[in-house]
Parts: sequence; C-alpha cells; structure tokens
Amino acid sequence: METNREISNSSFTSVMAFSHKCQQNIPERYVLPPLERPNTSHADNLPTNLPVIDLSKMNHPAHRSQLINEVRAACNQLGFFQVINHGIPAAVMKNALDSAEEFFNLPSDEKTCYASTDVHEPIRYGTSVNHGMDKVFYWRDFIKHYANPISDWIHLWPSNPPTYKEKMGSYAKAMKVLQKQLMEVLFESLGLNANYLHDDIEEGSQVMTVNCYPSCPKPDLALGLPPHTDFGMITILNQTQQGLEIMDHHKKWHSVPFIQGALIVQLGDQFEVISNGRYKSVPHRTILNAQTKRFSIASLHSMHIQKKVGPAPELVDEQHPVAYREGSFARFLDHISVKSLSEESYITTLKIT
Ligand SMILES: O=C(O)CCC(=O)C(=O)O
Ligand SMILES: [Fe+2]
Repeated sequence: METNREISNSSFTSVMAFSHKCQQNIPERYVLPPLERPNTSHADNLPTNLPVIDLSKMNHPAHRSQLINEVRAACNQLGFFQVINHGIPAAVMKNALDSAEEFFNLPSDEKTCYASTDVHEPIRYGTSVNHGMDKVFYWRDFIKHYANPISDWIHLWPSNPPTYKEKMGSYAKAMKVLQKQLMEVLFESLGLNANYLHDDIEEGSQVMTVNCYPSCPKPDLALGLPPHTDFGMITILNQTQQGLEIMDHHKKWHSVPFIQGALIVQLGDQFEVISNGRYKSVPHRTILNAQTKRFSIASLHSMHIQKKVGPAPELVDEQHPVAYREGSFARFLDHISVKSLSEESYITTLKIT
C-alpha cells in the first residue's frame, strides 16, 4: 500500500520550482480573488510605530516594571511586539536562517523525501494549501518539524545541509529559553505569578516552521501566507527581510518593519483563551516580493496538544465573566488557525457569547 508520504512525494510541485519557471506570470490557482489581494484590502503602507521592546530591562529590577508595562500596552493594543537585546547571539539567528536557505536551495528530490500532507508527521515539507478552501494555494514552501524535546526529534531533521541539525537545533534551544522568559513577563503583565503554568509550559509543544517565500512575478495578486492566527501560546519569528503584516483591532493591516537583530513575538489563540480575552491573538499574513526570496523561521510554543486550555481563574471576576469554554487544541497540529478568515474558527466555538 502506498503511504501518504509516497503519494504526496510523487505528485508534489514546490512553489520554488514554479518560481524558477514563471518569469512573467503565476499559475492561475495562486491568483487570489480581488478582495483578498494585498493591495486591495486596506493595506496600510504608511510607516507605523509598532512596539519594539528592549528585553535587557528584564534583568534589572529597577526597570522590570517598566518592561511589564510596555508588554501590557503592546498586548492590549495588538498582541504583537518586536524584541531587541533578547540575549540570542546574532550568529545563532543568522546560522539558522542560512541553514534554511541552504535547505530550500537543494535539488527538489532531496526535499520531497520529506513531503507529506499528513499533519501527524513529525517532519513535513510542503507548500501551503489553505484549510477548507482547496482551490487556493499560497506562495511559500515550508518545512515543519517538532522540536520538543529536541533529543527525541532531531535525528529526523534534514541531514543535508550537513550542519542543518546543529544550527537549527541551537536556534530551537535558544527559542525555548527565550519563550520561558517571555511567558514570565507576559503572565506578570496580566497580574499573574511569573511562574504561572510553569510545568505545563515546560512540557508544552515546540514546533519549528521554516518558511521560504520565493520571489513572485506578480506580488500584487498573491500572498505568501493567508491571514491567520497561530493557535498556540506564543510564536517567535526570525526573518531575513520585511514581508510580515499584522492586523490591528480596527482590521487595518500594518507592515512590520525589518529591524536587524530583532525577533518578532506574536500571541496565539491559546494565550487569548488563558487571558480570558484580555489579550487577543494577532491576525497576520505575508506579502511577496518581485525580486527577492524571503526566509522566516517561526518557533511555535503551545500547551501540550491534548491539554484542555481555559481562562485563568484569577482573570475571571464580575467585570470579566468567563469568556471562553475550556477546550483542547488537538486539531491544530498544523498550527494555523483561521480566526480572521472565518466565523467557524475554533476560537469562535470556544467563545461564550
Ligand atoms: O513568515 C512570516 O513572517 C510569518 C510566518 C507565519 O505566520 C507562520 O509560519 O505561521
Ligand atoms: Fe503564523
């Protein structure tokens, strides 16, 4: 019997392969309906002051409360901020992005051996197909792999380029440390103990999604990734150049500026539920560039996939009644939720109206 991996392997065409062939036009199925195109859906191209937070304040008792206030303001406003002085060496960040680029530049058959559409596979190479809208494809290739605990999974990660495991592995470990620090700050910003859910976070899941957005001859007609929210607690993102857009509470899109050395932090749906809706997960999407390829690495941190997540009892009172039912996010092995696209999103089903 043919396995899922063999089937998708034999019929798989990457966007990278298309982008080599398509000099002028893109295949019809990548062309979005006019209202979903990047330039027609209220994209805000004016520079905006999106929050940038200096994490070195974390280690100075005199400055920590200022940091907590900045994080609270950013999360109330957007569910998004960038961090600088986060302690991750520049070489670790660069090595991971270089490994991503080397991997995607490999000949097709070295990548398609990881191709699968089965979200249970611990390592998966693919192109984006939007959930439930099977006519719409998005202009990116990705490789996704489990990282927690890294010792259980790293042997499955690509062996070529030869330093991939080591470089991406160091980056994954650094992200795990950073997410714990961020989680403490985030919980404090909600008035919770910094060690809130400590054990659950320790045993939680970490998935690395490594994205390649090839240059696109018609960047106004397609998207790299559709609008979505990440389902987990937080996502930490490292990128080679600008391309991410986030949506504010007025449904206005903002381009996220590229800041050398910074990392992007985004709140996911699980954090929205735990915060009892005080903070909202941030809808985001990626736009394309006619000239250059863009690489990004999203480190997705969530509660264990089977764990039921509900609002923190400390955040429920008369002014803030329970806003979400408790539920497990097990169906989101693929990590992408669709809050901003559809009323049928999972988080909407948990919401108590
Ligand atoms: O590439 C980016 O900037 C965003 C990636 C992303 O949203 C994801 O992998 O979920
Ligand atoms: Fe995302």
